[in-house]
Amino acid sequence: MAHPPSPISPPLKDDLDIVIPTIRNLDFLEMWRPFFQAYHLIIVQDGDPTKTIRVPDGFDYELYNRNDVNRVLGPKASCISFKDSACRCFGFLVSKKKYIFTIDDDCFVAKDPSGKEINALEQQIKNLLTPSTPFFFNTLYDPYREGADFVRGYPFSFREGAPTAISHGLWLNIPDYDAPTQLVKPLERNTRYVDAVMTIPKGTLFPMCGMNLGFDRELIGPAMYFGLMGDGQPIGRYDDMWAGWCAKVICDHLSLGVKTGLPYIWHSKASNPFVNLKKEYKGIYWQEEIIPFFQSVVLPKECTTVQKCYLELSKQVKEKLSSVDPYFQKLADAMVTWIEVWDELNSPAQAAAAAAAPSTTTPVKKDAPSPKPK
Ligand SMILES: O=c1ccn([C@@H]2O[C@H](COP(=O)(O)OP(=O)(O)O[C@H]3O[C@@H](CO)[C@H](O)[C@H]3O)[C@@H](O)[C@H]2O)c(=O)[nH]1
Ligand SMILES: [Mn+2]
Repeated sequence: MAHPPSPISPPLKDDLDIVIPTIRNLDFLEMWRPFFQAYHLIIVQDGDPTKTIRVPDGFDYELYNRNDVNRVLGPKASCISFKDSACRCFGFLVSKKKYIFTIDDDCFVAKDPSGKEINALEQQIKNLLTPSTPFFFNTLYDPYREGADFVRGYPFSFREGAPTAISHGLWLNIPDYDAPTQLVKPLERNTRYVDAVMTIPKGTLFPMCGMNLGFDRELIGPAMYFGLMGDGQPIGRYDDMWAGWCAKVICDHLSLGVKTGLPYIWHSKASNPFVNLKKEYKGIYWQEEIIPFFQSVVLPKECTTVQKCYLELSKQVKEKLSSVDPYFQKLADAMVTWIEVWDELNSPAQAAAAAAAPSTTTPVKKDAPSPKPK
């Protein structure tokens, strides 16, 4: 008798964590259940740690609040932002998986023009598992997609492409606009579905949004630090931007690729533009000096790992951006602290311990690994 086909295991089921920063109950997961339930979630609860975050039944997750961050990192917890979505990078830190997908809790399942629900995670994984083309632009977009290829004149020596480190998804409905743009266009909604995935060319920066983002932790994880934002900081809502600029410069140096385009999510909540303006106004004029800085960064050839690149970057931030504002001295120091905790929590010994740890199937709030004492 023919055996029924075995159920196909979801791609990267055991190699990918979904990281969600939140200050809300996570009812949004109900809509994502068909796509997310097979994966492990890392929930980073921001704000008041005494508040209970409701997670729908049936999801396998670990949840960390501010008390957990302080317990795991001790004094070095100072590098993890409080009261800003930047806290999500703590989830990147404690994950033990090769891939990360991070999504905001006001992002829902979007529909493509045919009305079909978009499995954003599936597309993010496809983007990450296929090469990028940072060295020569393919005018028919992603040449590795079904029904596309490299166009005439594309050098064959470049067609192997580069490993993809980051996959930047987009948003229907509420676009990720800055506060001034939100203020002058309060009713603007993004209804344009563009069926394309593109590699951002080498040498070009881009505004990375953390709402719908995938990346390869092993290729670029140490660079995905979302900076010092929110409580006690002079700036907010530049967490993902900072990480994107640092990561892109390092990807260019290490010949790694960054893609943008599909998948779309449905961004449902327009945050308050006046509150946003207060958070981001310094970033709006600082970035006129920050961008030329990143465009001029040269990383020495001795920087052969992400950590070495990142530490070199932090030195240059301190040297060249402190004149913009003393905040950048603090940020440069926090970048060093981030690499310290990254290496403490992601050393080979930690990896061996994590591999030996019993797996569980019911949602528990697991104690995060405590770093080895120095
Ligand atoms: O203090 C906070 C505020 C929010 N969060 C969680 O972070 C994400 C994003 O929050 P929200 O959707 O309210 O903010 P937006 O203005 O729409 O988007 C910003 O978030 C970043 C992109 O991801 C970027 O800075 C802006 O685009 C939600 O999951 C909140 O629950 C938080 O953890 N702490
Ligand atoms: Mn939002």
